Amino acid sequence: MTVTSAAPNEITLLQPDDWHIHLRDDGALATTVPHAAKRFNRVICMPNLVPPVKNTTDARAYRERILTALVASDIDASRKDAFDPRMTLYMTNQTSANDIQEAAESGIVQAVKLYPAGATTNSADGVTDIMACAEVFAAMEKYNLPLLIHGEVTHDHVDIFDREKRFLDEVMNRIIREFPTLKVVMEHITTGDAAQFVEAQGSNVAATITPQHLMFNRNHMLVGGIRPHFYCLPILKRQSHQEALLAAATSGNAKFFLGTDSAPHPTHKKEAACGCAGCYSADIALPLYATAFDSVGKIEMLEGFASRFGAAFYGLPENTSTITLTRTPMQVPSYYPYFDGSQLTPLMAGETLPWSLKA
Ligand SMILES: NC(=O)N[C@@H](CC(=O)O)C(=O)O
Ligand SMILES: [Zn+2]
Ligand SMILES: [Zn+2]
Repeated sequence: MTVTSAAPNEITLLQPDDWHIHLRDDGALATTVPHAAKRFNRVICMPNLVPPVKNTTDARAYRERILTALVASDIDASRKDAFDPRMTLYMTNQTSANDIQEAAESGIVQAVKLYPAGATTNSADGVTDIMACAEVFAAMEKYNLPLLIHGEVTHDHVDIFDREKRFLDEVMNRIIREFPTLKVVMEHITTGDAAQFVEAQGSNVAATITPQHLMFNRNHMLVGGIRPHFYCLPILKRQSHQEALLAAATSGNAKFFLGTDSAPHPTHKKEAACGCAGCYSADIALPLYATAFDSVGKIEMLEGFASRFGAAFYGLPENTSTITLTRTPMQVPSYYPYFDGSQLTPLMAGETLPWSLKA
């Protein structure tokens, strides 16, 4: 006997949070803040501004700029009230144990971000010798401040497609061994190796996964023409890795949760001879994730991933309001107006998604 249960056409979830987003600064905030605030309650704001958010004073000032943009936006008052941007510090070679204590006691800094110098957009001020940061990691362990990692090695001789795997072997293993109770999030994982690595660790080690790494692989980016709007770091990998990430995200394992890595770059800087890395997805991320989960018949696993596991990892309460996604097609805008008269092209611009948010 075969039991067939039709996949649902509608799903209601607790309001999601985004545990990895780039809102940028100044003029960009008028676009990025309302997009994020319409969709998510808590968001963890990445600190890779120019110059970076290096200490609690910088974080407080950045948070104020975000809140000013929120107040000035025309989104519903209920969304303005619910939006809760949480800050991160950008770890440099100069970050001190004192900086960590101050951040932990501030109530507005949720985590510390580690960018190996040269690994990604605005990472030039990142850490050059990770193992020289022992004192800072020890302070984070002591004050229970999580470490968020862009996990790629940066040596010139390591192939771009191997940089995440090499980071697991060369760096992650040591950090976790030497700081066994440090809370660590491997951000935007892109390989089956990273998913397996995270699964094998204790509950203090987790990972975020982006919509693009669940929906696409490097063929989508490179076969039949080069598509710069799929270019982000860590770069899309082969299909078997995409499948492993989909399996991890939809498994119900609370170590894997939502982090869009929505990373705006103006269209003209992506469609260029040397295009910037980053996919912009904040506004459409939930229909994207729904499409990915539904593609493997696992739409019912979306709530844990999008709305519960991240809060549990950070020790925060669950949201109480809900959203509803329906199997009603939506067209992704071909662009959003961005600051200084530029445009912002979202992931899947102009395409139709099978899922949308119910108003
Ligand atoms: N993911 C990206 O490709 N880009 C991000 C930086 C990052 O998260 O690595 C950005 O800030 O543009
Ligand atoms: Zn990154
Ligand atoms: Zn990012």
